[in-house]
Amino acid sequence: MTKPSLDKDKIKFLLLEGVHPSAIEVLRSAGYSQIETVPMALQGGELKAKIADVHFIGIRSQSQLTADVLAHASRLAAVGCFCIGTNQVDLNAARERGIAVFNAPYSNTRSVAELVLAEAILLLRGVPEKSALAHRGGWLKSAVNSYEIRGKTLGIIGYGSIGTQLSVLAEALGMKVAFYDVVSKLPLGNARQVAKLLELLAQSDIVTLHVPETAATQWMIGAAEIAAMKPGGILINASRGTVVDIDALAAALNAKKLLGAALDVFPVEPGSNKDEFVSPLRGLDNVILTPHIGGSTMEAQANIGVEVAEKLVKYSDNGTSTSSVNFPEVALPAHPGKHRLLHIHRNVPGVLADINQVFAGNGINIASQFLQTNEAIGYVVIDIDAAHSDLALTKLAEVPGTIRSRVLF
Ligand SMILES: NC(=O)c1ccc[n+]([C@@H]2O[C@H](COP(=O)([O-])OP(=O)(O)OC[C@H]3O[C@@H](n4cnc5c(N)ncnc54)[C@H](O)[C@@H]3O)[C@@H](O)[C@H]2O)c1
Ligand SMILES: O=C(O)CC[C@@H](O)C(=O)O
Repeated sequence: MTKPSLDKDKIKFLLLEGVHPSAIEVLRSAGYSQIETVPMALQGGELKAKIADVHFIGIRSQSQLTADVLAHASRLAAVGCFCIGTNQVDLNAARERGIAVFNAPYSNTRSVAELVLAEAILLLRGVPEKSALAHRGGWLKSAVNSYEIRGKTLGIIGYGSIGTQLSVLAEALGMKVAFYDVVSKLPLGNARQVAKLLELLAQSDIVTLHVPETAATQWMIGAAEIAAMKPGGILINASRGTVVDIDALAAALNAKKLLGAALDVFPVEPGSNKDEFVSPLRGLDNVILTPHIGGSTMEAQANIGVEVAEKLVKYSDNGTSTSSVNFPEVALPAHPGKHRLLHIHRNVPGVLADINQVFAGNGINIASQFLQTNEAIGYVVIDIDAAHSDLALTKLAEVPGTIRSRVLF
């Protein structure tokens, strides 16, 4: 697919799921005016129709950009995930279509860590249950099953950006921290890494999950893992809904094996605030249920809006793909007076030679060039004299292995 350059006022952005207005401010001040916003996720035919017409799409966690949906995105240059998780996008399908995907890997980590810590404190005091009873006219003044958080062991599964932040905050409150991660990690403070998941579960008073959604984390907490937890333990999941077997958790809570739980994410989540939330955990007073709002604070959303919009602007303005989650990272400084061409191709031997032959064979001088590859694709940015860009673009499209090529400016 070969594309000539587009004026900024023709480049269309679609922002779904109530992306924060800070993103619109960034896009407008960069000169982009065609920005459509939708407060919720779109699905099926509606999503396919909308995505077919835009050059950039911004989503959060609810819009499913599957291979089927992306097959309709013939103009799409990039996806901005205005969140941390990117599991809702088929990253390989996007890459094979030459669509770069960006996210905000750090902007809401503090918000999640604060929520988890608050939930741990409330659950250890039985507050959700006592509060629910009070709302129904009950009065449960009792210290039974109420504990201080000080001295308790917090077991963190997934010691990444959120897990480490939580580790520091928990130690500041006097907790002991243990963690399990598939990668060897430098423990912060006095935290210690535990080699086996079942060992961590057996040692922890509170277990909290901070892993991404992958094949390995799918249903990683099921009946056997819950059975390995301490009697009276607490389970918190603010990672992804596919990580915990909810039926097994409901059974353990009903059997009083666990003291309580807090869930922010679910295997099936309503697509909008108007849809019904259905779960076997509904009605259990010792369970805190929140609608996937771990990262939903004004601070985090405003920061995410700026961070991801800036990445989209840089990619659109000069082809910079730094920190893309599925693309080779290229950042070529602007070269005044030159035209910039982008070429995305399958990563097979000989493509760069063929590309350079286009220029050598047509007497076109390359002012600067930068190539990066990953296991599937190569991405090269080339600056040349303006006079030759139409010819170069036509010839570049004929290079075997080409996925996309276009003139940026
Ligand atoms: N509830 C929310 O609103 C919310 C907000 C932000 C992030 N999240 C979710 O939290 C997840 C974690 O976020 P993060 O920023 O800390 O990610 P991160 O990538 O910084 O850390 C994830 C950690 O999990 C580890 N890990 C991966 N697979 C594992 C496995 N099978 N077993 C044990 N450890 C494993 C990784 O090595 C890494 O250390 C995100 O992927 C996202 O899905 C949810
Ligand atoms: O804002 C969202 O919809 C998702 C937030 C969170 O799950 C993330 O991955 O950052």
